[in-house]
Parts: sequence; structure tokens; C-alpha cells
Amino acid sequence: MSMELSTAAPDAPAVADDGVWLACVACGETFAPFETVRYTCDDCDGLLEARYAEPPTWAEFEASEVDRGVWRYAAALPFEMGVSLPEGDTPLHEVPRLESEIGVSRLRIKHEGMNPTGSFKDRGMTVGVRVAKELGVDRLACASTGNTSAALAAYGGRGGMETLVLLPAGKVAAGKVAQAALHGARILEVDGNFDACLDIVQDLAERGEAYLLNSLNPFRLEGQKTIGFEILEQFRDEEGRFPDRIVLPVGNAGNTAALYKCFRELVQSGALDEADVPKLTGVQAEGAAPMVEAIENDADEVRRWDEVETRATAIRIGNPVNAPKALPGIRNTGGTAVAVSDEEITGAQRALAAEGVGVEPASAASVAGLRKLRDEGVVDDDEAVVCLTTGHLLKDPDAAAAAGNDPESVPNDTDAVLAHLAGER
Ligand SMILES: N[C@@H](CCOP(=O)(O)O)C(=O)O
Repeated sequence: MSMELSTAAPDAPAVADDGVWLACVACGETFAPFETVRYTCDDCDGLLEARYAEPPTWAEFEASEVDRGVWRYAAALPFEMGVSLPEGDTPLHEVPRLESEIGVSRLRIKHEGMNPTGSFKDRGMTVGVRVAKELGVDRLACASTGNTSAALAAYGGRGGMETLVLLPAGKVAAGKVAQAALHGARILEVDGNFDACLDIVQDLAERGEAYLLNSLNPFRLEGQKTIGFEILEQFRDEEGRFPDRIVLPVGNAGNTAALYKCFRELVQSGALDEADVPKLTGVQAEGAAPMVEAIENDADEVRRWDEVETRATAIRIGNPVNAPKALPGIRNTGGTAVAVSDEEITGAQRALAAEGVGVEPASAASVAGLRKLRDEGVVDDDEAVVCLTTGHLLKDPDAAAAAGNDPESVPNDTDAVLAHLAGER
């Protein structure tokens, strides 16, 4: 396992006054964070990540003036506070029936659907919109399978900024389009998939037409990193130990990259032993599984899939842009990746719902993946596991209705209702 992360401050002028800079994960080149708008390395086009002179400690979090949510972890972020609704502080649910059915020592569900707009994207947007203000940009844009657009519209609106979202036409769940619309985003429906939308948004950003707030933007991932801090704190408080494994859905692979960064920073500060780092385990839908393909083939790069399909529309992605950060995250923590069918996803969505946890299809992929890996013997029965569920059930009401019970028509009469319930129809 390799948890290296340089803290050596680069020479001025790359270091900002407050000890934050950007570093290329491919060539190591460093940049000042807030002087120029940039998303990738000027030299090699590699992905950038934020670096800090001082990695965070638990004591700093405990001393925070904010007692919960993303900004409790300001010691690990580039600012003390952002445009906030507020976000984070999501529940870590017990699911005793699922735990015993799947057969692991402890199973918890980190339900990110309980964020203000119903997905984890809010954690990234609270930081990303704060950075946009620092840079002085006025128009925010993203490509989206839905959740990013909902969060961008809400946080951009809150920040008084113009928002533009590009969506794959006909492939975004109704609740998400409704959110972006009502929060005031200009919505462009593209005749292409999510990856094509992101290509266009990257072009717009390169031409200076908009500030890109997909997870290619390194500051989005700083906010999403707080999922990891929260899981470790909540899990540790509960049982005094950290989870052995975190299983999560993979679309653009931002959360895999962000959680890996969280663990590296904690290891670096001495707040977490390397031996306690949870195994990052990614789950994709069979119809959109380029990361799984790369892990299975031990490949250094992910091959872009031009044709993708799954009812889990949030992870209907063929070119995960964070793959260069996420592949080492899976490999260096001893994790793995697995693909699940749409039927397995719906089965897991029903199982979670039966325990009162309402999630959209992509979220249920984590539980479907755990179930499969347990059946295959990849996950041991003595493991303590956290499954990440990324979005709320109401994001995709059509999928929920299709997976759930059908309503029954009854006459407007109590006796007839009782007769109906007794089975006389
Ligand atoms: N599922 C995502 C896809 C975009 O991912 P991002 O994290 O790069 O913004 C969405 O909700 O749009």
C-alpha cells in the first residue's frame, strides 16, 4: 500500500499565502491555486489536486467552530467557509437485516442522499462555488447525469451566479431535471451521452465561456473528501474501530479519488495508521464499466466506452475523468472493482428501501456490489463495511415506482376497502 503525498512546499510563486497549492498528479508540476483559472496541468494536461502545507488532524476537526457538516473539516479545505445550505453531516444507518443477509460483521449505509439537494454533489459544490467567487468568475457550468446539475443550480443560485447545465437528452431522471429547472439553471439537452456533454463543457471552459464545476475541477473533490472524514468519525465513535472496506458506486470516479485523498492526508498527519485505511471498492453497472475493465485487466489507463447503458442513470458514464486518481486509490488500498446488472441494482434498491433507506438506482449499486463480492468470497464474513449511497430515492421517482408495489384501486367505501384487504376483489 502506498500513501505518499508530498507536503514539501514548492518554491514561490506557486504557493499561496495560506499554504494551499495545486499539484499535477502526473508530472508533479505545481501552480498557485487562485491566480488563474485552470483545471488540468499546463505542462502535461494531467489532473490537478489541492495540496496543503499542513495535513489535517482529528484535533483540528474537534476544535472547529462549526460542529457538523462539510465546514467542520475546514482544516482540510482551502477556505474557512463556503456558500453553504448547509451540507454534509449525513446519517450512517444501521441495516441489521441486510447485514445478516449479506453476511458481514458490520454493515453501515452512509446515505449521501440526505444532503440539501439530495446527493453528495453538494459537498463538492459548497467548496467549488466558494473558489469560483475567489476567482471572480460569473458563469458556472457542468455536464451532468443529473445530480451535479441539481447541486450546481442550487449552489450557484445561492451564490447569485449564472448557471448552465448540459444534460444527455432523455437520460436524466425527472427529479433532477426539475431541481435544475426550479433553481434557475439554463438547461441544454444534448443529443449525446454524458461524456459528450462533458467534452463540450470542457471546450466552453477552455474558451473562457464558463467556470467548469464537474469533478475535473480539483476543488470539487476537496469538498467530497469530507465524506471520508465523516465516515471515519461516525464509525469510530460507534464501535471504536474503522471500517475495513468502503464500497461505492463509480461514475466519473470523483468519490473514489476524493476518499483516497482523505485517507492519504490523514496518514500523512499521523491521524490514521496505514493499516487502518479502508479498502476502496468501486461498483459500476455492467453496461458502463470501464473502471472495472481496467482493474480486471490490470491496465494503467481506462478505455473510453462510447456506448453505455444502464437504468442507474447517475453512473451511465463511459469515460471516468478521475480514473488517474481513482485507479491508484483502489489498488493502493487493497480494494477492487465489480460490475453488477440492472436487476441486481434494483434488488438492492428494494432491500435498502425495506429497511427504510430510500435511494436512487445508482446508489444501490454499492450494496449490489457488496452482495456479489461476498457471494464470490472476495469480501470476508468478518469484515466491517460501509456502503455509500449517493442520491435520494426521490431523484428518480419513475425508477422507484417501477421497483415498488403497484397502487391498488378500491371503491370509496370502508366495507369495500376491508373486503379488498381481506382478499375479496
Ligand atoms: N453522476 C454525475 C456525473 C458527473 O460527475 P461529476 O462528479 O464529475 O460532476 C452527475 O450527477 O452529473
